[in-house]
Amino acid sequence: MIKVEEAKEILSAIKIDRKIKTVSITESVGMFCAETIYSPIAVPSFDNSAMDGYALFFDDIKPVMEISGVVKAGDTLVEPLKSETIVRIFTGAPIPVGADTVVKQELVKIQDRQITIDPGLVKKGDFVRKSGAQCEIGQEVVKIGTKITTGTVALLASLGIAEIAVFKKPKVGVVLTGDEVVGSNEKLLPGQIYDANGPMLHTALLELGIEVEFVEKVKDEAKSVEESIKNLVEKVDILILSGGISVGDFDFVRPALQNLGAKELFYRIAQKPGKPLYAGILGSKVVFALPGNPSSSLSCFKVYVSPFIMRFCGAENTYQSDLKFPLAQAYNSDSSLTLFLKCELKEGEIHILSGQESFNLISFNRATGLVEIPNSDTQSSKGNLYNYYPF
Ligand SMILES: Nc1nc2c(c(=O)[nH]1)N[C@H]1C(S)=C(S)[C@@H](COP(=O)(O)OP(=O)(O)OC[C@H]3O[C@@H](n4cnc5c(N)ncnc54)[C@H](O)[C@@H]3O)O[C@H]1N2
Ligand code: MOO
Repeated sequence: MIKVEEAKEILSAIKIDRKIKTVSITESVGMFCAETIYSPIAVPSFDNSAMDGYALFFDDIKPVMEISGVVKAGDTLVEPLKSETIVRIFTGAPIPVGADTVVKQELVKIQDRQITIDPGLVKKGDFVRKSGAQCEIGQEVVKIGTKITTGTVALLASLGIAEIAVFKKPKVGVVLTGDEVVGSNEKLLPGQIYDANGPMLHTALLELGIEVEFVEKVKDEAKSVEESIKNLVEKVDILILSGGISVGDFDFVRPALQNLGAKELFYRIAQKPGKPLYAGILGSKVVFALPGNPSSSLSCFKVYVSPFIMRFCGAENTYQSDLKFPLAQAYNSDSSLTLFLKCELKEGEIHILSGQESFNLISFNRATGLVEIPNSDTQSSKGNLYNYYPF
């Protein structure tokens, strides 16, 4: 049995051969940039007005000035400012050559073609957005490895960039074991249960922006499990199995992976829930076998699988959790294992929920995330800071 941190280190060390593709910026949100982007233009590319008002040459300012023209946003041919006059200007319009200051219209009075200003209220350079104030030509604007947000898309669009190179997301598929498990469209017979893990893992993957290749059910027979893994692993980069990974007579997943020649990275972690978690490499593909209990499965997914998928997508340091919050109440553990407890984060404090059994999904519904209590902390005081894994 290995420790939580060792398992994370092993998964962090797996070499990933990321592929790159070009996508339109509107399709790129949530992906990771596979190139460093330098601005092809200065933005703004011309000095322009930040307000609706009047443009003037500051040194010429007088209490009464004559309006000699109008410039609006979109005007491409703008006359230079005539000496000692003022020009009507609108937000986003180019500042005429010779002007250096904008007076917002709330500060002036207009009569015919003349305006009255209090020069004491105006400073040189007011409301002029200078060319290059956002970025200069050739300036680095997005680093390789950046997760693209709506804000990144806005920035790229402002530079006239329509397509970028991103890391391809992994193809992921899910295989469910458990002859007792039936779909919600079937009538529940005695001894059967509804499939929680299929929809749960499917949505957990969708939440990460992964299009799931398949969610397949396999019979609890050694040959069927082996055949399914052998065929389905070909279709994906990461294969996730649910159930059948413990030590029962019908737990065929680990022997099947051994028969297929998978390289086992680890099996069994000193944690609760999710002790019998398995990770291995089959050919060039990564295989996770999650314990069948739904909350063990989801806990393992959040702590180990999700960061691996994000690494595959191009994120860095995904196993370093920097989200820590204080416990709202003291907590005593009688376990020698690291605990991942369902909890609610309220007003910056972690409230550990009742109903921590690994089959209990009522507490999972209420939980906002998991809190990690290391095995060393048998008596945790109120206020102790612990890693928090949000849902
Ligand atoms: N003798 C031992 N028995 C068990 C140990 C052990 O160390 N020694 N470990 C226990 C722990 S901890 C866990 S967790 C489970 C993991 O077992 P498996 O991964 O083999 O999972 P199954 O036996 O197939 O299922 C466990 C449990 O979960 C239910 N299940 C399975 N699939 C689904 C699904 N898709 N939706 C909803 N529920 C599902 C299944 O009916 C079982 O109740 O092993 C313990 N045993
Ligand atoms: O450790 Mo298992 O994951 O609770 O039931």
